[in-house]
Amino acid sequence: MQKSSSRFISDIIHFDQNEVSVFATSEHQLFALDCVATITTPASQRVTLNQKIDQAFASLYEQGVKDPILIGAIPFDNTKNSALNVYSSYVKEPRDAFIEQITSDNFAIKNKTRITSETHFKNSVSSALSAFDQLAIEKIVLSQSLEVEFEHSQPPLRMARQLMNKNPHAYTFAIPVANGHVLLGASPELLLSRHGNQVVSNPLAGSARRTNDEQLNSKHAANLQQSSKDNDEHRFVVDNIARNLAPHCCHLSISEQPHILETSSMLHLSSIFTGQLRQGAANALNLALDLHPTPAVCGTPTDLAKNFILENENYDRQYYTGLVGWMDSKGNGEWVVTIRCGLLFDNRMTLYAGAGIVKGSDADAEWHETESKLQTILGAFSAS
Ligand SMILES: C=C(O[C@@H]1C=C(C(=O)O)C=C[C@H]1O)C(=O)O
Repeated sequence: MQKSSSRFISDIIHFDQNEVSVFATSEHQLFALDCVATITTPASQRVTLNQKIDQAFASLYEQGVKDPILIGAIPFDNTKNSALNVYSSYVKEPRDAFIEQITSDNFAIKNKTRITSETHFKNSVSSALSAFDQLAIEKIVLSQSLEVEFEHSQPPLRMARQLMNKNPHAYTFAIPVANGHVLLGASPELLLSRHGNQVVSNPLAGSARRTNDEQLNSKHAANLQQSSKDNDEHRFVVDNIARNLAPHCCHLSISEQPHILETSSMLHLSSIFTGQLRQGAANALNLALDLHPTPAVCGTPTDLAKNFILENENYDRQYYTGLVGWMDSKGNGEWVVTIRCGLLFDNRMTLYAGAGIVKGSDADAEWHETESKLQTILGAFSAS
C-alpha cells in the first residue's frame, strides 16, 4: 500500500533501522518497512527465484495488499544468495534534502584497515595484462576493499540521509541484507529501469577523478572523451548491453557519442539506451539480470573475466558490483549497479571500488582511480 505522508522518514527513524529499505533517485525517494518476507534464492536459479517472487506477491494480494513491492540486492556472483525484501507498504515521494544537520563528529573514524593492499591490486593488474596476451580476454574489472571502523555504531538511515545530501544525483540505497548487515551506497549507474513498456539503461565506463577546480575538470572531461583506452573500455559495455537488451525490444536506441556524467568525486563516460519492450517482455528484475554482470563491473568475455576476478581478487565482493533496486508487482522497477557502496554492521563498514583494466592500462593510475572512487563514501562521512 502506498502511503502519502511526506514526514514518513521522521516516523520510520524510530523503527528498527535494520528492517527499513530505502532507495532514492534524483527524482523520488522510496521507503519501505513491514518486511513480510525475504527471498534468498540465488539469481542463477532463475525459475525458482521467479516462482518465489510470484508467490510472495500473490499471497499479499490474497491478504488485500494491492501494491506490494520488493526492494533488495543480488550479489555479483549470482550463484550466491539474493537478498530481496518483500514489503506490504511503502512511501514514494519527491526527493527532498533532509533538514537534519549531521556533523562529521557523527562519523568519526577510529581505524581503517586495508583488505586489499596496493601491491596485491597492482600485481593483479599485471596478471590481467598478461591474460590479455595469453587468453582471449579484452577487459577485466579489478577492485579493492577497505574496512572502516567508526567511533560509534552507525544508524543506517542517518548514513543514507548523509549520502543523499552529498550525492543529489545518485541512486542512494540502504538495504538490509544477510546477517544483520546493511548495504549502503550512492551509485551513479542505472543498469535498467522499466516503466510500462519503456526501458532505460545508462552504462558508465571510462573514468577520471573530479576535483574542486572546474577548469581542471573540463580538461579531464575532454581528455576522457578523446582517450582511446577509455573509449575501448566503454565500447565493450555498450556492445554487450546492446546485444543483451535488443532481443527484448521492438525499438532500441542509444545516444550517439558517450557524454560525461559527473558524480561527487568522479567523471565518467556515459551512454544512454532507451527502448520500447516487445509485448510480454520480462519484468524489470529479469531484464536487469539478463544484462548482469556487464563489462562495466566484470569484463569481456564475461565468463573468462568473472573467473579471473574470482581467482585473483583476495576477497569476496558479495553484493558489490551486483544489482540493487526495486520492483512492483506489475514488473516496473529500477535496478542500479551496486557500486560506490559499503556493507555496514554496527560501527564497521566494508567499502569497495574497482576499475576496468584493458590493454594499455597503467597499474598505478588504476589504483588511484579506485582510491578516488572510494571518496564517494569516505567523502560523504568526512567534514561537511
Ligand atoms: C567498478 C566500479 O565502477 C565501474 C567502473 C568504471 C570504470 O572502470 O571506468 C566506471 C564506472 C563503473 O561502471 C566502482 O566504482 O567500483
